[in-house]
Amino acid sequence: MARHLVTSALPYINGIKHLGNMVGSMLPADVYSRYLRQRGHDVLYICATDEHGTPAELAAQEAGLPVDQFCTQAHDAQRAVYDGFELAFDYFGRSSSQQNMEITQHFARKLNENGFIEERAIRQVYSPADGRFLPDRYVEGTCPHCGYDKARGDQCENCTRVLDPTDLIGPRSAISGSTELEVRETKHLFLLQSKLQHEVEEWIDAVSAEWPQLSSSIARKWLTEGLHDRAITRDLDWGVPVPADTWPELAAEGKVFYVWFDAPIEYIGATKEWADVAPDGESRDWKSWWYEADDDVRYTQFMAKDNVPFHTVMFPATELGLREPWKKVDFVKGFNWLTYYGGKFSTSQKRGVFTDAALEVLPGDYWRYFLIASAPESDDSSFTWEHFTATVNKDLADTLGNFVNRVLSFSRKRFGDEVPAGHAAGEAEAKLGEEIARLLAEYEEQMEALQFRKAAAALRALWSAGNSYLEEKAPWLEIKTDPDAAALTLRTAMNLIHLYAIVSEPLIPASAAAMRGAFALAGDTATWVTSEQVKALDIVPAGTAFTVPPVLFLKITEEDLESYRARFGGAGNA
Ligand SMILES: Nc1ncnc2c1ncn2[C@@H]1O[C@H](COP(=O)(O)OP(=O)(O)OP(=O)(O)O)[C@@H](O)[C@H]1O
Ligand SMILES: [Zn+2]
Repeated sequence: MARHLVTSALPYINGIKHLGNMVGSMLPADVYSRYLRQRGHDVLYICATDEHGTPAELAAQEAGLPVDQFCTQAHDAQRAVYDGFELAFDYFGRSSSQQNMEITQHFARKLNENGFIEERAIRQVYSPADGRFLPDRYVEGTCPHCGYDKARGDQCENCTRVLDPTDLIGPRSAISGSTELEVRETKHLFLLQSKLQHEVEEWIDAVSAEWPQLSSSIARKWLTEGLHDRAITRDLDWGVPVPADTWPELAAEGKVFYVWFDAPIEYIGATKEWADVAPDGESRDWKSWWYEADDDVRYTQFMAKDNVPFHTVMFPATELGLREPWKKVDFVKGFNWLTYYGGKFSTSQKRGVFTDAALEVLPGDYWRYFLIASAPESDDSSFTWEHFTATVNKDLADTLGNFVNRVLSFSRKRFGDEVPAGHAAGEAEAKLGEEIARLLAEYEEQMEALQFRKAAAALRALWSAGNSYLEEKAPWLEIKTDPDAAALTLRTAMNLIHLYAIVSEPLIPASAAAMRGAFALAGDTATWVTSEQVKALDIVPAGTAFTVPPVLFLKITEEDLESYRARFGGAGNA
């Protein structure tokens, strides 16, 4: 048994997430955590909403709510959707928590003591009409390089050049449109990442050998471009305050830490939140997961490629600068993009399928399976309703669901409500056992390697093997000449259903519970199966009472498909 710490990139608070966010961070983390728990490991899966920053303030303004109230509501709304997706977080916290504030302030003080923070005066755009300093991306204007007239103050989307807001020609506020902008001098804290470049490089060399290429190549690219000192504070009302004991002047001016500084620290903050809400009698030692935990805890992070630099380079730089033994990541699982018909999912343009709407259409398991089976691992992958429909109908309805229903209904009709006995297992069952054991080993190997598409393919192959066995034995024919032969086939198939219930749980937990619940098996607490059990296929003995669960997966019809296309926009919308 090992201790596994798992985190997924924090979903930002400003709205309900889309399917891209789901498959690029939380869902694979949940699948992996469930798998590890089933294999008997001690797992802590932590996530939280990322609540600070200007977009949260603006979203609150739009909703007509104070920002803290807005965040509470938005957190609860996201949480409800994640419950619908059966994301089994050990804790789902909030980056605006007291715990995160304390740890963030502690980190800043330590970095300061160690000479990695410096106060610098910078010139920043202030908008009197908005009554605030404008973060770079909220200043718009014409790009001095290519003339694009909607360039943002941090970058020109058209020519991709990195910009400073003061580079823009004819700058205006992206919030109010006001062009009466002033440049004011204001003091901020800078994290001297340039001083940590060498240490980060050494750390990456030591740790990244087994990372997916996507993660390590992004990290290397950032290091090659060089780590720059970055401002880690902002003039905002909403954020972790700069501690007054260390920076009285900045604290008095109301400066807060910039969201990219406090967000990754919330992985630790949320772990403390988890410990602080321990029920009576349960002790939760948050620090043992994070402090002096290098030899004892394996830490895996999940995120899509835009978040990789923060997790592989910038947050490790922060941690290295602390000169305290905080746990650093061991494995960074990075994802490419899920696209919607080849185009971008967009929260701001409400383009694509959002997680709340997805659950209105079909239950979580349908989405979980589809998203994992087509996860954007080696490349971007495209969501289309046509692909989704084909996958659900073929794999879930025809291959798995139909098998379960057919076997249980037929057996009940012919042999009643208990698993029938029949002949002893013969050659076909021995061959099946070998095949299942081989496929299960493949599934385990892909899960351990965090190769989610391949793991889903191995699971699908396990389901298919059951169908092939059933077709070959054809109990509906056997019953006519040798009922004991049909009974053996059905008993073996029912053992497959029970095995599917166990091994499919990481991907489709609700359906797995329904399959397992079909059998009244005393003391059925097994979380995984040994290869001996697989080969014998006899965990469910003759005489076990069973019920036929409702149809596990409904097929998506042509009319359903039409209605989804009409509701969400299909190819024509791309
Ligand atoms: N299309 C996508 N495919 C895969 N992962 C994505 C996609 N879009 C965002 N992510 C990931 O989702 C996680 C949560 O992202 P976050 O809430 O910060 O939204 P975001 O990155 O601003 O995305 P968007 O603006 O599209 O909502 C991050 O790990 C991010 O990398
Ligand atoms: Zn440009």
